[in-house]
Amino acid sequence: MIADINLKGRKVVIHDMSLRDGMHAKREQISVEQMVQIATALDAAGVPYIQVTHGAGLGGNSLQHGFAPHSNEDYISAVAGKMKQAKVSVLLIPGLGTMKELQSAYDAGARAVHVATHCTEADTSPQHIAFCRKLGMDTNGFLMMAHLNTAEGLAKQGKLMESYGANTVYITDSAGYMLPGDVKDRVAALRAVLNPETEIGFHGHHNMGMGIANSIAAIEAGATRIDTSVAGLGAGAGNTPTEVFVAVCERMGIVTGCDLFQLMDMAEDMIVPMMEHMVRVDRASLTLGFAGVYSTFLLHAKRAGERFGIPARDILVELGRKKMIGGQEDMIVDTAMTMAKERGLLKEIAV
Ligand SMILES: C[C@H](O)CC(=O)C(=O)O
Ligand SMILES: [Mn+2]
Repeated sequence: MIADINLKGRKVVIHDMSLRDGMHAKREQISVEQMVQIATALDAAGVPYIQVTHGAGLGGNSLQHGFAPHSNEDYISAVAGKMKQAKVSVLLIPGLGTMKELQSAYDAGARAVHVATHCTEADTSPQHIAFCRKLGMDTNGFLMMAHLNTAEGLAKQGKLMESYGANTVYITDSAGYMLPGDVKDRVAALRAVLNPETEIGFHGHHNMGMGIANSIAAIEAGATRIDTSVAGLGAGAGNTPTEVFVAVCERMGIVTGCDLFQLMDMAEDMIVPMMEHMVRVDRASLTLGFAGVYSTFLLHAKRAGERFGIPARDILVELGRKKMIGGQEDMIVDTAMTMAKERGLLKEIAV
């Protein structure tokens, strides 16, 4: 039982995702003014790291991933210029974003980075991780869709990222599939092999309602960094909600350094009013968690479902069965089209 675990006095670093993972939930449509307003409030509430990028990170602006109204550099420089204590961070998926984009994000004011790879592909990240470390950035290796690798497999991948220069390695539950035991096993396996000074992070999605419980399980197994979003603004049913996480930490005596009431007010007065749909556990986002599907696929599957007359849930179950991963967004349309054909619906639809 979580309430019995004694984590009193443990220090945890919160890395807020509202302005990066939250971009997915907003179809990449957050203005520079909104970013500055939200980041300023997070900074005032004591949140130490604020991620500010297109949902798919540096290089994310594309037909596949959608176009934001501003460049990543515009967002980063506008926000970084206003921060009193928080560091601005970015996400980079090697190949989607390049070294050139890392340099320009750094020049615009980014001082921390999640270098993200699929959970079996850490070896696509050495030059990016090494470059970020050379720039002096807080460099986090970010192993996505971590439920698709074993604890031992993730330990090997994490060790690779550490050897490239990552100062933190993340277990990333991109599908919101994991249960607390899954998280504990994976974090513990990493803790057993990484150097003592290398930190471990956990990035959760709330699709099975497990965002808080999984984050606490991660801390119990040795994680010191937790990704969260205010009011959960993020892909799928959202990320671990920052204000709820901070409230639970306060009750457990875990030290975050963040102001709970300011975060609660932000959630209620700033973030919920800007949601285009309620970011919550509903039948489609729950299916993401249940079937182990990348949370970012949610809105793509809904759109493909409307286009081909197939319930989004059916498409998501099929994507889970096929073990589709980030970067395979085009397969969502392909899958929906195939299902429509199999169901005799395609001839009635203009493709
Ligand atoms: C690019 C993805 O949205 C990264 C992420 O937040 C995840 O895998 O979860
Ligand atoms: Mn995420």
